Amino acid sequence: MSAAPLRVGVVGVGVMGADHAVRLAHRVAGADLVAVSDPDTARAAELAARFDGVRVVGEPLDLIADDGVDAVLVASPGSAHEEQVLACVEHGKPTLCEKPLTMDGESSLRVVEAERKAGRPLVQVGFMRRFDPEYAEMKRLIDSGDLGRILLVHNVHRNLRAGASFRSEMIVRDSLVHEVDVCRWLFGAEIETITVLAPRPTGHAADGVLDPQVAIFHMAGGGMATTEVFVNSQVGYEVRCEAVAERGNVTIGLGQSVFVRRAGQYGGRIPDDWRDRFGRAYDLEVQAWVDAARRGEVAGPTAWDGYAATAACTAGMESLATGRPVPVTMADRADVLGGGQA
Ligand SMILES: NC(=O)c1ccc[n+]([C@@H]2O[C@H](COP(=O)([O-])OP(=O)(O)OC[C@H]3O[C@@H](n4cnc5c(N)ncnc54)[C@H](O)[C@@H]3O)[C@@H](O)[C@H]2O)c1
Ligand SMILES: O[C@H]1[C@H](O)[C@@H](O)[C@H](O)[C@@H](O)[C@H]1O
Repeated sequence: MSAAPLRVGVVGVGVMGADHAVRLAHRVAGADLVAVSDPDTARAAELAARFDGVRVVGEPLDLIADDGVDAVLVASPGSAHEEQVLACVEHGKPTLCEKPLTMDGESSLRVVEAERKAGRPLVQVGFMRRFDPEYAEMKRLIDSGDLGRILLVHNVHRNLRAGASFRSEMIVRDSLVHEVDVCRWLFGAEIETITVLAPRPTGHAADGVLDPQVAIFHMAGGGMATTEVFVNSQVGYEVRCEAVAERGNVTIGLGQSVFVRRAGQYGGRIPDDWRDRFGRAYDLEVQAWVDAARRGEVAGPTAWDGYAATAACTAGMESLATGRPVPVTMADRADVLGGGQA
């Protein structure tokens, strides 16, 4: 591992970029936050002023090319990821790209191919749930084989509310993409067919938005998964997952850590958003990225995982439009990666 701290630049400093900047500056070992970039330069300047020695670089591509930046955390909107991650790969910079890797399967494949040409793994995708202690324990139990083969997974993914710009297809591409990754990871298999259905929409969604949605994944090898995504639930941030195996089942996300009785009522707290529920997962994710980058490696979800997830979501968006099951079309892994890389 390199003795010097990893000099990290953050591209896009909205909700997630600002949260990661604080994490890098105060909670992650072996990294120095050195630069931030956002087209909203006032927002970038305001964030930089909260730390010592953090520069504001006007253009995201200039930050990526900057010799004083060793590694880049991309937290811009998904539509900017392809260009920015390709630039990171071109400059040989380790990259942690927030999900989704890009907007569709084809563009994600271009990232996988660019990384392959660069000759070494550089891209980690921000599927933080793999680092969440509860999900990690579920995965360990499933992989131990003690419960027999995993057969089914049931997911619930609810947000308090979504902005008016959050359209029906974004529920697939930006929200369901987490369950796509979780299910590929838990089953150790690709999704062969995806179906996305919508019951009557809630009156709390913007006009024309199909919310909630129900997705069904048919996994290679015969496993199956169901997911409810409801981004205007009006309740809070709820993420639950139940994995059903031959001799038992595992449930996470019951939120039973603190249970209070008062004023004739009992119960716990439901967080407002992901930063609270997955705070520990993001810390572990970014620490794993920094540690791996200093060793010249990539930890956790790879560019291929990002590609597989966007390919499944591309098929999911088609299914949402037609109501029919859609096969997930992917390039052959051995052809693209040459059989070596994970
Ligand atoms: N892992 C998670 O749980 C999680 C949670 C929320 C968001 N995300 C992802 O993080 C990313 C950012 O989401 P957010 O909620 O922080 O969004 P946001 O809208 O709060 O912030 C986006 C920021 O990017 C800036 N921006 C716009 N175009 C840009 C460009 N071309 N280059 C650089 N910056 C640009 C905007 O000015 C804004 O400051 C998205 O990919 C989103 O899907 C992940
Ligand atoms: O971008 C966010 C983020 O990925 C959250 O983890 C998810 O719960 C939301 O649905 C999505 O909009």
